[in-house]
Amino acid sequence: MSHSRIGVVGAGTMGQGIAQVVATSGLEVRLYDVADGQLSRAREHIGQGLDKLVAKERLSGGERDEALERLDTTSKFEALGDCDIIIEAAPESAEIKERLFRDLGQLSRDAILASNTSSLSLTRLASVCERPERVVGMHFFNPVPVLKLVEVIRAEQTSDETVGKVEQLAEQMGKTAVPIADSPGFAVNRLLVPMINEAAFLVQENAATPEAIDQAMKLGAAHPMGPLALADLIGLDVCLSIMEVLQEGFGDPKYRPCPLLRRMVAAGYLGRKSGRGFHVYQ
Ligand SMILES: NC(=O)c1ccc[n+]([C@@H]2O[C@H](COP(=O)([O-])OP(=O)(O)OC[C@H]3O[C@@H](n4cnc5c(N)ncnc54)[C@H](O)[C@@H]3O)[C@@H](O)[C@H]2O)c1
Repeated sequence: MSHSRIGVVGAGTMGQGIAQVVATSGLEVRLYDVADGQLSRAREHIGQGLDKLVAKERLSGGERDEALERLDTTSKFEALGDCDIIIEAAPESAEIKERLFRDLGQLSRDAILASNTSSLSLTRLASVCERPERVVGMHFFNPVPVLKLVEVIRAEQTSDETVGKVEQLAEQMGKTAVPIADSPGFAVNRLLVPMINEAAFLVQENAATPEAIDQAMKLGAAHPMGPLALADLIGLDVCLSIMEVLQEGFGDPKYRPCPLLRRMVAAGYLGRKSGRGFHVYQ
């Protein structure tokens, strides 16, 4: 089955990547944001992303132009009314997302409503929405055009039909869907971020330097990037908030955030985006 039009809510880092991949998959995409300036930036960034693919000969010039024609940007919420699947990539705030899901549920009776949330409960989001069986998680990874995984998260209320449709969409987008229950951190973050946290404990205990830890995991575990370089890329604030979600969600002390990680975030050492994290960036 093919979907005729996909809506994307939020034209930030993730929304741009999702919209780009939807457009290059041959589907119409409508990208909505509350901020007009963000929409023009998104169009520019998506154009640059497509140009890179043309330079790498992964896309022809004609295919780039066609993809851009399939991309519509809007700051009118009502314009999402004719979308078959709407993927929400607004900021990670329960208040913002719950309001959006309530409004989206009223705007369209039939659309599937997917959230790209990294940490919020899909079951809770579905509960504020009319016909909650059509609410599901589609957790993409950054950068969306590069990383192949989509965690498909099933809320308690999600129907089999909804899961089937988003799995088909993921496949059409060239992604691999991995099903997972609605549980804190889902699969990837629950495995990855405690490892990063443990690496921070190693630094705190002066057991090894960040350089040594990263080199050890690259050479000894065949990781393409060491855990602390990865933490710097993700953002130490994001890593800390995921540890807090795990600690709160499971109530298990094994998920306690490393005090050094907390101190670094408090100091504004957030990783690449602030120029300094476990490593220093020029
Ligand atoms: N950045 C990542 O690496 C990453 C990875 C996976 C999942 N996520 C999740 O994706 C979501 C988006 O993250 P991001 O990094 O793209 O955020 P971002 O801050 O880059 O973008 C959010 C966008 O949403 C817009 N927005 C704010 N309120 C809105 C509203 N009410 N309606 C529509 N748009 C609104 C903002 O103007 C902004 O353009 C979050 O839930 C985040 O947890 C992020």
